[in-house]
Amino acid sequence: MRNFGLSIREKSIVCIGFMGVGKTTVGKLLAQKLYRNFVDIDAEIEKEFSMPIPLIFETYGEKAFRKKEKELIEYYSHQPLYIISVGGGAFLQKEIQAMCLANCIVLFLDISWDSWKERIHILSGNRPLLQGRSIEDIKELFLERQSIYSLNHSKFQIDHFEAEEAAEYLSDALKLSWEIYAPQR
Ligand SMILES: Nc1ncnc2c1ncn2[C@@H]1O[C@H](COP(=O)(O)OP(=O)(O)O)[C@@H](O)[C@H]1O
Ligand SMILES: O=C(O)C1=C[C@@H](OP(=O)(O)O)[C@@H](O)[C@H](O)C1
Ligand SMILES: [Mg+2]
Repeated sequence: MRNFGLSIREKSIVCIGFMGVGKTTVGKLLAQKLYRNFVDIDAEIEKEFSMPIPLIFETYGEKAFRKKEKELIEYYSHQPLYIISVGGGAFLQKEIQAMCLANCIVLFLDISWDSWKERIHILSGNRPLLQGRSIEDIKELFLERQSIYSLNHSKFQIDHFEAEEAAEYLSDALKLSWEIYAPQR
């Protein structure tokens, strides 16, 4: 189903940002607050391949992972009223950037490098792109990736928030923008 004519209130919301900033966790909470459907693209990819992401990379390669990532985002970006959490590498593909920016509201969830490195111990296990890399290499990747995340409709700095607070912050900001741009009265 194409979403021609969707109003700003109906458009799906896409959460982008570097691995570990909280797209999956905060996205799910945001969906509850806004009474929307939630989809995590990585979880859908795992379902399609019936295996966890590190095994997909190992067995089929990153290219196959990216192909499935694009197919799924193409589908969900045309659905109304979703909160869509994508993987941190999704915006490497120009077609994905274009689809999301044209059809959805794209939110960049950001945290500083100093905050991010505090989280590394909980992240590296199931993120193949972090495995076997030095902290300096990861910092380089973190900085390099900022340019793709700069393609967004709104950026939220969520360093100092618990996940629940971050979701509240996003939800309040979205409701306010809907009131300004598409008041219901
Ligand atoms: N606001 C937050 N504060 C502290 N830890 C968080 C926060 N948001 C997420 N986390 C934790 O960081 C890890 C990565 O979160 P996740 O939602 O999977 O990030 P992403 O989807 O961006 O890779 C998880 O263990 C999660 O519990
Ligand atoms: O940044 C990336 O290239 C990736 C990020 C991961 O998602 P999260 O950003 O949710 O960790 C996952 O899609 C995969 O490991 C590749
Ligand atoms: Mg995630």
